[in-house]
Amino acid sequence: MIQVKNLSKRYGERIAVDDLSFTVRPGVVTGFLGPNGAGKSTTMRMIVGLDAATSGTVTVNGRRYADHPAPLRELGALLEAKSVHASRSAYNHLRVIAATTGIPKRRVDEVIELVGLHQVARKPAGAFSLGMGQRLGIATALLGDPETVILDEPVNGLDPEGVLWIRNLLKTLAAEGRTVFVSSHLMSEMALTAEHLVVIGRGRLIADVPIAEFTSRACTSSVRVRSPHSAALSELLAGPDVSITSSERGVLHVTGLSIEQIGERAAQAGICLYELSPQQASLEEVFMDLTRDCVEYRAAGEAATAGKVA
Ligand SMILES: Nc1ncnc2c1ncn2[C@@H]1O[C@H](COP(=O)(O)OP(=O)(O)OP(=O)(O)O)[C@@H](O)[C@H]1O
Repeated sequence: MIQVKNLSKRYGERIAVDDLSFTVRPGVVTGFLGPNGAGKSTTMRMIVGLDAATSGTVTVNGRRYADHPAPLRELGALLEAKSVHASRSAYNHLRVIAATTGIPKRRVDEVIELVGLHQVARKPAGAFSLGMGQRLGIATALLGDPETVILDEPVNGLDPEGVLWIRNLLKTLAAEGRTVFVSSHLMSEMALTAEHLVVIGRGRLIADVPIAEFTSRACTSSVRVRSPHSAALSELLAGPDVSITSSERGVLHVTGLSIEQIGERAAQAGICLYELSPQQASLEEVFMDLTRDCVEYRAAGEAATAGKVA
């Protein structure tokens, strides 16, 4: 379990993380989502003590990470900064870490097998592809058989097979009862992997919700109605729980009434309809709506697609 309480990080004038509080629980994959520059990596570095918090606290399984007698058994991390000797083999890289942290040699073989690097484990890690490097990073994170795992953008730059592999691995680790915390700037990726979401923007908490809640927000659908008598139709459909907007001539977007209700009322009033179609927001659109004001880097004229920062 990871508990973040009123955590803040300031770099000079810039506030990277701003009074953030949330808890990451065991047994489910928790996605840590936010646009580029939202403060995800900074938060993750503070979890493992690589960055000192300006204020607030963060504990891993009840204690500060550095205060655990065997930290690698508590938490394994894949962070963005790579620290593998280019000339050292994957096997030797893992052996050195295991030897200096009291982890048995057989665990090195186990994690190499687990991440599928057995065929290249004796080759220099400097020649590894991005995907192989990510697998080695994950092997390193899992070396201590930790209760808690954090991974910063693990699918970045991976091919579809690698992405699928990581998704399944994370779900398996969570099903084993571990705490799994994984960052991404892609809602679509998190929708396929996580059961719970912590969303931040400009260092602040925006949402801490089960993924199902996001999905239900996406399901709040509207109905697009096209009619040559849209003004009369709008008057006819108006009501206390009905919202009607119009973005183009002759087209209404109606929420609060079903397709059937709109069709029947129009028919009773003799109003001709050219189109009556359900509209559903995608998860990506819900995420973009939530983070619209928090996107740090945006090209001129890109306001309409703010949040789409992949
Ligand atoms: N060492 C540093 N010195 C100064 N500013 C920093 C430093 N590290 C991060 N920042 C700033 O803090 C903010 C948060 O950065 P961070 O890397 O944590 O965001 P992120 O959500 O992980 O984004 P990304 O997905 O782009 O990595 C950004 O504005 C970044 O420029």
